[in-house]
Amino acid sequence: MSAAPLAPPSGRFISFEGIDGAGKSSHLDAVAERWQRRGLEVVRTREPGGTPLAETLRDLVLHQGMDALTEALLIFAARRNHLQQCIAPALERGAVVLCDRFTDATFAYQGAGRGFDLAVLTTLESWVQRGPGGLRQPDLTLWFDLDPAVAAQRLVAARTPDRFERQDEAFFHRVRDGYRARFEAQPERFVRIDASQSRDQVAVQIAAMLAERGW
Ligand SMILES: Nc1ncnc2c1ncn2[C@@H]1O[C@H](COP(=O)(O)OP(=O)(O)O)[C@@H](O)[C@H]1O
Ligand SMILES: Cc1cn([C@H]2C[C@H](O)[C@@H](COP(=O)(O)OP(=O)(O)O)O2)c(=O)[nH]c1=O
Repeated sequence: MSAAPLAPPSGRFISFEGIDGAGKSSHLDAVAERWQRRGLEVVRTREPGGTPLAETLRDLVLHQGMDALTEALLIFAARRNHLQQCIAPALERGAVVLCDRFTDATFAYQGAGRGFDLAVLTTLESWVQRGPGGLRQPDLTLWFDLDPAVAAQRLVAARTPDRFERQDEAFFHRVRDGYRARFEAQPERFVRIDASQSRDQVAVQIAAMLAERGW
């Protein structure tokens, strides 16, 4: 007996996560359109980025050399502006926010990938995401889990690599482990998507998971 349909995801914050090439961007539009067809306002955004200031910081982070602390501080500075200027106002007016990456990526890339101090990242997370109702986190995170070797094959012809996409496969194995650690620490917030399947099969996984929530 399926559960009664839950309220639509109005005012919900949903993030897509996974290593480069896992297939996040390939499915974001379809999920946004699923809710727009039902008359919901959907704010589709990304990190680093989402506001003019945060997009400027994104360009620096993706293309300028810097040490791990500088990188983490710029990413969280972008996040603060993105939360205040874009995400929080959208959620307050009842829109669905669909974000391509959020803080899980920081723990995966800067924490696990670069070996940056997780305690410092946790402190920055608490400062930047503190809101009236406590820590502002996504209500649901779809983790597109994929073997880095498969992701690398997909990216070979896809696009000019940025600073992160130029990292070696061992880096992306650490990033994948970093995502798994966040998934295991917060199982109630995450859904793992098997991103190794075909594009259509991944779309079926996503639709089934959302239907189960009545979304
Ligand atoms: N399930 C899939 N199987 C094979 N190739 C895929 C699949 N999903 C996406 N791709 C391809 O892999 C590349 C990366 O996909 P993309 O959605 O940009 O990943 P991400 O946004 O996670 O970096 C693109 O060329 C895309 O066409
Ligand atoms: C949000 C975030 C992204 N990143 C990295 C992951 C990605 O390689 C890169 C963002 O690029 P990405 O999201 O893959 O966009 P595009 O599809 O245009 O390449 O930034 C971090 O290292 N830390 C973070 O906190």
